[in-house]
Amino acid sequence: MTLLRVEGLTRSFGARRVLRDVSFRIAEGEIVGLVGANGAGKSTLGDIIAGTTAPDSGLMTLQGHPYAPLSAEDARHLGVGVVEQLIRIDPELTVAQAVFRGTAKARRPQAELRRQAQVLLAEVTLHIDPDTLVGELPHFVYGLVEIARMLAEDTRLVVLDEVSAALLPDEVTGLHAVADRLRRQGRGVLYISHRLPEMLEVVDRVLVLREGRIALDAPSAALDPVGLAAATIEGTTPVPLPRPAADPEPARTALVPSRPAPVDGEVVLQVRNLRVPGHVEGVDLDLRRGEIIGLTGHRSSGVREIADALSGELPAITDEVVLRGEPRSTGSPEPAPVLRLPAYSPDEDAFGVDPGETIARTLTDEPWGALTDLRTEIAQLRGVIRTVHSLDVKTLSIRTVFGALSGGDQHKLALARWMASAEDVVVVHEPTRGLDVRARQQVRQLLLEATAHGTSVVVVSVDPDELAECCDRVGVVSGGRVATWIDTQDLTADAVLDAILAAAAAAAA
Ligand SMILES: Nc1ncnc2c1ncn2[C@@H]1O[C@H](COP(=O)(O)OP(=O)(O)OP(=O)(O)O)[C@@H](O)[C@H]1O
Repeated sequence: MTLLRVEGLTRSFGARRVLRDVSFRIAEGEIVGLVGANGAGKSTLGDIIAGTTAPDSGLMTLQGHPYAPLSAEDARHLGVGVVEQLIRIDPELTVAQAVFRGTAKARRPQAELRRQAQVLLAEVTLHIDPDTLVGELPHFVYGLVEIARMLAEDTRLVVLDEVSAALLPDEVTGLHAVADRLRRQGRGVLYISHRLPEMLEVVDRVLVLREGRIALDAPSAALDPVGLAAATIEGTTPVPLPRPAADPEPARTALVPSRPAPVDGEVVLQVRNLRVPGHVEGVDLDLRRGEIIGLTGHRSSGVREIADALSGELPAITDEVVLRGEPRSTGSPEPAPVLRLPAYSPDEDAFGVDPGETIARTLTDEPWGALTDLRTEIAQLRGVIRTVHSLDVKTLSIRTVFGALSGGDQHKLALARWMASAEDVVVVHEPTRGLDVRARQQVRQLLLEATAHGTSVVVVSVDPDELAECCDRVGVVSGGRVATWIDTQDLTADAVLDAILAAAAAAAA
């Protein structure tokens, strides 16, 4: 039976027509994937369904009744909830309070909330104490807490907007188990994602949003990641590609071809026996000029702490640190910041950029608009327009405020700005998180151009596809050490995935 019916939805922002004539259905007990290029309007569509944005025209029905929510609260009351990747929850709340906030049970005593929260948290595979303060949780967990709230509210339709983007492979498996449970309970799920290979593993049907319309509506069994990625890009014909019957579990096909040749430059960063008390037990790193190495591993593997030690956020002890041929403080005997490599992370609020500032101002360092040199100003603005064009940012003007861009477009521009002013040895977290297939190529191009000019990069990521696409070799961290290095010739998304899972299994044994 149809749960949600959407007919002829339109939505514009100023002169930009984002949704033109969107029609589709979601059945009870169905998980529907929604994919499309950055700026295609996926979040806008999700927001309309979840009541945070109103459509300009069009109709929706929920379980056969007219559905036109006036707010997110109204939508939740009617049985529709949205979970976003960068969701904010008051850090002062306990997890139990967070699970029941905004529900009829919110005012019940903490002991009662605690008991009931525990059951719901177990359902979303979150094994944490419900008395923990939200502020003490890593940010990636917020989405799962929010899904527990959906379960508490008996939500009929759950919109998952890029929730898997920041998750490790087995966490994605946990998320999929939750989605599957929702399906078996007869609820509906709209699953928005750019991580196509994983998404295809769980959804029943896929919608491709392109040029404001549903360009493809096909069962997932008829699609493969490469064909689906092509269907999201404007100008290509959406053709469902049959999956070979003889290969029920096809290998993860690279959506972006891997880097052509390994580099063989001088070592610009050498670290010996890096230790972060309680987290990192002795890591050696050799980073060559123009090289991109990847680091990955579980939340408790120590990978985050290695990255934080490299950027000076965590004190560390080493036997030796040599940067650009110069010995550095080893942090011995007392832990101390041993390096201060610049680090970029898409986790920062608004990507570390003022969301109220225009694109033009965001991408120029000089304060322009003052009485300065006109030629310089023109050159700067030309540079901004070139960047916006080359990164294919969906905007009608460089005077658009940064915060009005789609999440992917914000991330691309923020990273480009950061790379342009960064030093020659840097740490980059999740460079392609939330980006479509073309944008991933553009970011990879940014990295390649930087490395061609001698920049060396440490990429820290949870995404096997990203690591295989961007890096020359990848270290998989487990128990505070690099358990495996995967070299260029063996570097595939499958190899990274297998190594992460093997390291996690070994750590748990
Ligand atoms: N409040 C707003 N004001 C102006 N423009 C907006 C606003 N919200 C969204 N847009 C525009 O609508 C378009 C679609 O944005 P949306 O966030 O829905 O895309 P998306 O498909 O979710 O992209 P991504 O994959 O990058 O998250 C973008 O071009 C964006 O600039």
